[in-house]
Formats: sequence, C-alpha cells, structure tokens
Amino acid sequence: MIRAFLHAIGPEHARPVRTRLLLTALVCALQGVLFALLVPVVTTLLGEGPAAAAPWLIVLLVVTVLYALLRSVSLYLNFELGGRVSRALHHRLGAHVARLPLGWFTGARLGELNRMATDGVSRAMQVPVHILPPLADAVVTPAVAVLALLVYDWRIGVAAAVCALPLWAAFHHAGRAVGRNEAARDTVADEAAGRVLEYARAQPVLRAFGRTTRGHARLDEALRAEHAAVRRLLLAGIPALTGYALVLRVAFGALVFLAVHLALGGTPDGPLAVALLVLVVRFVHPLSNAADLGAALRMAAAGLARINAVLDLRPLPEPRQPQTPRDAGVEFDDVRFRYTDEGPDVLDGVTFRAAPGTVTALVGPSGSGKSTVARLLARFHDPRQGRVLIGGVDTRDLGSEEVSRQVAMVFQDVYLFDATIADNIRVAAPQATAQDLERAARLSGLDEVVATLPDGWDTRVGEGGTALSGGQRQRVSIARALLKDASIVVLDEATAALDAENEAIVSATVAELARERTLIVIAHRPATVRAADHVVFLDAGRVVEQGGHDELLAADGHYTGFLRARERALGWRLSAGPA
Ligand SMILES: Nc1ncnc2c1ncn2[C@@H]1O[C@H](COP(=O)(O)OP(=O)(O)OP(=O)(O)O)[C@@H](O)[C@H]1O
Repeated sequence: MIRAFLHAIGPEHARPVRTRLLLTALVCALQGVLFALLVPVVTTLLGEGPAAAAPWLIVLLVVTVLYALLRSVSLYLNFELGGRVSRALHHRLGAHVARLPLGWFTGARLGELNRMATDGVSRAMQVPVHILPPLADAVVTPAVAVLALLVYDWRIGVAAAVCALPLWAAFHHAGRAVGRNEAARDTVADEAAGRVLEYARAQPVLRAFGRTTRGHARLDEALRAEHAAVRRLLLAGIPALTGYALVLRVAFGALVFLAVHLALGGTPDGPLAVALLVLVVRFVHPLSNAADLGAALRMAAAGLARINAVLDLRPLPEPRQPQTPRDAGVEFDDVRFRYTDEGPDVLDGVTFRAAPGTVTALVGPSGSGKSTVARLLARFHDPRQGRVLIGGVDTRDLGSEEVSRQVAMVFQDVYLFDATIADNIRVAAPQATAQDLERAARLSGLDEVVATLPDGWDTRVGEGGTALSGGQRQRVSIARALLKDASIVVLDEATAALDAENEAIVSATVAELARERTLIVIAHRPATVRAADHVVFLDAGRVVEQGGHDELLAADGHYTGFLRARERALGWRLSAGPA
C-alpha cells in the first residue's frame, strides 16, 4: 500500500512521507507509554497514597505535554502532506496524460479520468491525513500496551498478544472483503459516469426520438450495475466489519475475565489489577475503529491502483534525436493497424503517396478507415506494421512533437476553450500578429462571424464552444489551421456543417490551403474529389483503387460504383474534370 502510494505521488515525495510516518508512529508509541504509565500512577495512588504517586504524576504530565506537542506537529505535517499529495497527483496525472497518445482519449476514458482526478485524488489524500495516523494508532499503541502488560503481569500480556491473532485475521478478512468489492464497484462507477456524460451529450437525439423520460438503456443498465455493486459491497462489508467488532468484544471480555480471575487468586494484587484493567481498556480502545480504517485503506488502495495504472501507461516511444522531414510529402507504406489487441485490423496494408503540395482525397464508405488514416498521420497511434512517412521520414523517427508541428487537423468536432475567439485561434500560433489573425479569419470566413458577435474578437465562446454553431466552430478550426504554419493539413469535410454558405467557405479554404501545403481531405463533397490531384478509395481498411478522379471514373470500378450510390443518395453529380 505504502509502495503504491509512493509510486503514485512520485519518488521526490518519498522522504517527507517516510519521516512523517515515522513521526506518526513515534506519537502513537508515546501514547502507549502514557497508557503504561497509568499502571504505576494507579498502583501507587491506591497503594501508598497521593504523596507517593506525585513523582509518577509529574512524569505522566511531562510525557503528556510532550505527546500533545508532537501530536500537534504530526497532525499539521500530515495535513500539509495531504495537500502536497493532491497537488503532486494532479500534476503527475496532468503531465503524464499530456504525453499519452491522442488515440487514448476516448469518451469512456474521459469519464474515468474525471473520476480519477476528483474522487481518486481525494481518496489518496485521505491516506496520510485520515487513514494512516489512526491505523498506526491502532497498531503501535496496543503493541506498547501489550509490552507493558507483559512487564507487569506476563500472563495477561501473553493473553493480550494471543488475542491479537484472531483480531488480525478478522481485520484482514474485513479489508479484503471490502477491497475486492470496492475495486468491482469502481469499475462500474466509471462506466456509469461515462454513461451519464453520454446521456447528457445524447439529449438532442433522445429528445428527437421522444425518449427523454425513459432515458436510454445503456445508462439504466450502468446505474443498475452500480447499484448492484454497492449492494454487494455492503453485503460483504457489513458482516465482515460486524465480525471484527464481535471478535474484539470477545477478546476484551476474555482479558477482563482473566485479570479478575487472577486477581481473585491473589496476584496481581488489588491496585495492580485495577491498573491492568485500565491498561486492557486502553489496549482495546484504539482497535475498535481498525476494521473500518482497514476497509478505507483498501478503498484508497483500489483508487491508487487505478491512478498507478494510468501513470504506468507508456507514452508513444520518442526518438532520442528527432529527425526532420525532407519535404511535405506523405506516404503510407503497407500500414496495418487495429485499435485493440483483440479487435480486427482496421487498416489492412494501406499504401499510398501524397506528393508535396498536392491535394489527396480519401474516399470510401462509412467505417472504411478514412479517419483512422488521418489519425495515424497525426500520430494519434503508431501503426502495428508498416510505416507512415512524412517527408520521407518515419513518424516514429520524427517524434510526436515534430509530427504535430508538421500536421494541422481541421475537424468539425473541434474543441474550443471557454475563452475569447481570438484566444481560441491563437492556440495554433501564440506569437501570431493581429494581421496574421485577420488574414486567417478572412480566408476562413470567420471575419463575418466575428463582425456579428457583440464583443467581436473578444467574445467568449462558452465551454466547448457552445456559443457557436457547428459551421462557425468549423471556421474557427479552419482559421487555426491557416494560422498554424503546418506543411500538411488534414481536413475532414464533415457534411453536417455544410450549408451553402459553409460549402463556399470550405471550397475557398481547400483552394487556399492547397496553395502552399499538402492537403489530405476526408472528402464528402464532389467538388473536392474532382479537384483533388489524387483520390485514394478505401474499403474495409484496404486501398481498393487509387489515381486521378478521371482515371478512376474511366476504370469504372469500386470508385465509380460508390459515386453512383452517393449520387442517388445525396445528389452527387458524376462528371469528369474540375467543378
Ligand atoms: N477508437 C476506436 N476504437 C475501436 N475501433 C474504432 C475506433 N475508431 C474507429 N474504429 C473502427 O475502425 C473502423 C474504421 O473507422 P474510421 O472512423 O476510420 O472509418 P471512416 O471511414 O472514417 O468512417 P466515417 O466515414 O463513418 O467517419 C470502423 O470499423 C470503426 O468501428
């Protein structure tokens, strides 16, 4: 547990954690000594009177003051450590997640990460503040009390030590029962958190189909699973915790019985018997919360294990000496890729070349792998086999930083920060001048949007850009790509935002972007496909045809068949030559 805790917060915090744990143990030992001192105090008080007990009372007072001082310092340091743990975990998680492959960030992962950064971190904070100190109290203080009992009456001391064995077994059992079920509950709680996010996002669809009140089955199912997991946790936890309490009561009763029985036999004598009974009470008291604390410790351990699992995820390997591309050409060389080890190949030997400064249209049915090609080009993932090359250099030898410098992505589901429009575009190039900004805005059609907004460039766009329409967000995304000095642009011509006006903007953008850059377009508009220098037609993860638009039309193969189907469905016009 301590190892998992240190692993999560990082080696630089190991020393302060160890010294504070040591101090906590020392405070608990001192508390045990205080209890042990009660024996001479009580025996001299009862046997010889207050005057004889005075020196012992002074010793008791001195140790009490020392204990109070050390305890205050320890409490303060443990609280301070709690704050430090929270900061360290947030920083470590943040820094690590920023190095994970972009492909890692799926919707489910975001729910998990959210819970980890809030619930997981706050539970980890509890460890040095609210769990380990009382747990140390429950172990060290009774241990010192047992030593004292051994010194004053070995028989009661041995009996107390023997009682510790079933207590330990019951404690261990309760912790395991709670820990096992807690890990299971955590998994379904993550699932439920992800489903709640999905439910919120899916509101427009649910309402459109009149399913608002009934919600959707996946959320209901996830909530039911969470409810069942909580029940299992309670059903396993409550008997185990009650069992521990029972063992503790029996142990206490047995020790009291033994002390009284021995006292009735003559040894220990009356005053010592009273003092030892007081010590037995003090031995039992810190143990009464131990099982709850053990369970809380297991819960925190489950949270820490999940945090450590994320911290142990390896980022994509980065080259020692990143190379630079020779030009803006793009090449896929026999690329195979699947998202999960168990899943099917999503790209199956994809090979194509996009010469520098040309426009390549990726065309194909839904699910054929067009977006996956774009993601591999931007190094969201590395291929399992084959190579993705930019400027003749493998993206693995360029490194993620160089790849992201070279490639700009224009997607419709672009994320906008809750900041001004200007800030949102400057993300692409923080040093850009006002003129650069205006040029990008003019070319992307964003200037018209800015002109209609109440505060112009200083208008805040709301979290995720909710204050803007889909088409407007797409223009922000285009402006970012124009501003970023990337030699390759990947453009997803999402159809959703393509009304007549946006269509014209996208056409102009394609032309503008293509002037100086290599453009890879996931093409949905006939105009783009016709204007492309090269068309790559994907089907089920394979490049089944590629060449110029006219050439492919003349071949009258898969591509022509696909266009015909599109023509019927969407009104695409099948014709050769530029639009
Ligand atoms: N994150 C993911 N995890 C697992 N499988 C995925 C993931 N993303 C896509 N896939 C699968 O990979 C295949 C190719 O998907 P991809 O999104 O690349 O297709 P596409 O041609 O871009 O489709 P569309 O035109 O509908 O956007 C599909 O079978 C899809 O289900």
